[in-house]
Amino acid sequence: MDDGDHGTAVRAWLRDIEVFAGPLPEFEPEQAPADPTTLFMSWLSEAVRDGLRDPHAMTLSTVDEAGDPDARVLILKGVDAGGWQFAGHGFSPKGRQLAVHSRAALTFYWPEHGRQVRLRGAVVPGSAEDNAADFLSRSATARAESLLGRQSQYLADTAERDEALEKSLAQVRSEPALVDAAWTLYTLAPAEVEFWQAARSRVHTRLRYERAEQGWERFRLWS
Ligand SMILES: Cc1cc2nc3c(=O)[nH]c(=O)nc-3n(C[C@H](O)[C@H](O)[C@H](O)COP(=O)(O)O)c2cc1C
Repeated sequence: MDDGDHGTAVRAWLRDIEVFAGPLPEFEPEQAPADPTTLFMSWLSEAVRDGLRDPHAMTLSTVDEAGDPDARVLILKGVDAGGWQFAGHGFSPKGRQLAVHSRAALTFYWPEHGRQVRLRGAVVPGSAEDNAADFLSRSATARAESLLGRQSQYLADTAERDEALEKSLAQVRSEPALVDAAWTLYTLAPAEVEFWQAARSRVHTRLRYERAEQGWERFRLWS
């Protein structure tokens, strides 16, 4: 098969994969609450209720110093009046990117419900106390790895990694209150939050909340 045939076959194969297989929930934007947090919590609760896998996983998108985009999946750590929370190492690529450019996007996708939520806004690091509390809530191995501070660096030798991890784990076990000062609980305070509901008809429903001087404005969007 030459490259052209292969490309054609791959396109046909991808086209035949079903998307939004349904059944899908209804979304009535007219009935949407005034605050996007309320709607987000109800969509997340429905994802949890229906047993969707990793319902609290989301994509964090950032930009690096050169303005190039980057993205990775993280776990949602909390939602409160301040915004949506996630945690990571301050010296990791995402941590360094956020230190330089403190704006980001979060994207949730719940395939079985055909639902996407997109948020954009400013990101602020947590207080030393909040960062420490989040760090100490993690497993001993996760804390040991974090203390090595080498996330996303080239791994040349797994034996060296295993030895370093073993030492770090021993330290975590002997000093259970030890905190990695670079571990950070970030909060993204959204300037906009968009809810997207797929429909089998392909006439999808979109509703965007934009932060106003007081509260939120709501806009329907073309799909
Ligand atoms: C489902 C899932 C959850 C994850 N949760 C986290 C998380 O909460 N914090 C984190 O730092 N990395 C998490 N990761 C790993 C990140 O995707 C990423 O590999 C890592 O943070 C390094 O990213 P960076 O090089 O952009 O800093 C998770 C990965 C997956 C697939």
